[in-house]
Amino acid sequence: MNVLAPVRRDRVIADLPRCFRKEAALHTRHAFHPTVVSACQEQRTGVVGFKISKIIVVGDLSVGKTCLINRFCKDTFDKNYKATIGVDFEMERFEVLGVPFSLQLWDTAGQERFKCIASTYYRGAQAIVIVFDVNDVGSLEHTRQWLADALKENDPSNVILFLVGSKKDLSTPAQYSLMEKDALKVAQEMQAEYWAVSSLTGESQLGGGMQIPESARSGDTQGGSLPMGQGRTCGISSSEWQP
Ligand SMILES: Nc1nc2c(ncn2[C@@H]2O[C@H](COP(=O)(O)OP(=O)(O)OP(=O)(O)O)[C@@H](O)[C@H]2O)c(=O)[nH]1
Repeated sequence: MNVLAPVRRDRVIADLPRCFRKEAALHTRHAFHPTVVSACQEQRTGVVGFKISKIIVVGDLSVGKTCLINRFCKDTFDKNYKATIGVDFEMERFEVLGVPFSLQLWDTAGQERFKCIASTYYRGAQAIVIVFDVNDVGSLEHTRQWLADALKENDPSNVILFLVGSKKDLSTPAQYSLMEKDALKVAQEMQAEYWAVSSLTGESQLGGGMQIPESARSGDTQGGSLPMGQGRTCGISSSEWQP
């Protein structure tokens, strides 16, 4: 007997969402790869390993990681800062081309004193979201170190990366476009997809398409599935699978 509630309407994915910037995108297609479509049609979930995906969200303290996840999962925003101690965890269910899967979102602490605890949860991620504040150049510079730390616990060839600029509502268009040049450069260097969002206003959708890493294709036990989703406000992406 199926005791799970139906998947929310905005978690039913039929197309790939558009990217934020073509210059730093994981893909620019709008349709799923035909192999994905036919695999899903045949409901070969066991073979392609559509089960669960782990996403870790890292970045400096107070850049807005928790708010980003709360906007995505609960469509809420809290203006009061409460530091994450260690890690927090959210789970979201999706349906992609008729195939169910779940997304585990790991919100990690940005504060130096909790970094040690948080980093023990980095392992086995299919996607890494590195967050910086678009109004704080220092936090953009630190994204390289956050990525390096996260990759120490993961296979770089098997994770997909997102560089996400937060708090876009606090910058003027002129300030933002000045900063964006540097952010795009960093994203290209990392081979990450770039997004700029505001968790306060809900502007932009986070994620513009993820490719399933090797572990997911083979049904690896470390999560092994399809990292995707499309939120009302800052959803974590849809997937393009290229076997
Ligand atoms: N204006 C504005 N404020 C934001 C936004 N996102 C987050 N904030 C504020 O920034 C502060 C920090 O947000 P958090 O989401 O707690 O930051 P964090 O990165 O999770 O912080 P740590 O848990 O310490 O790592 C809070 O006061 C939020 O209300 C945004 O998009 N716009």
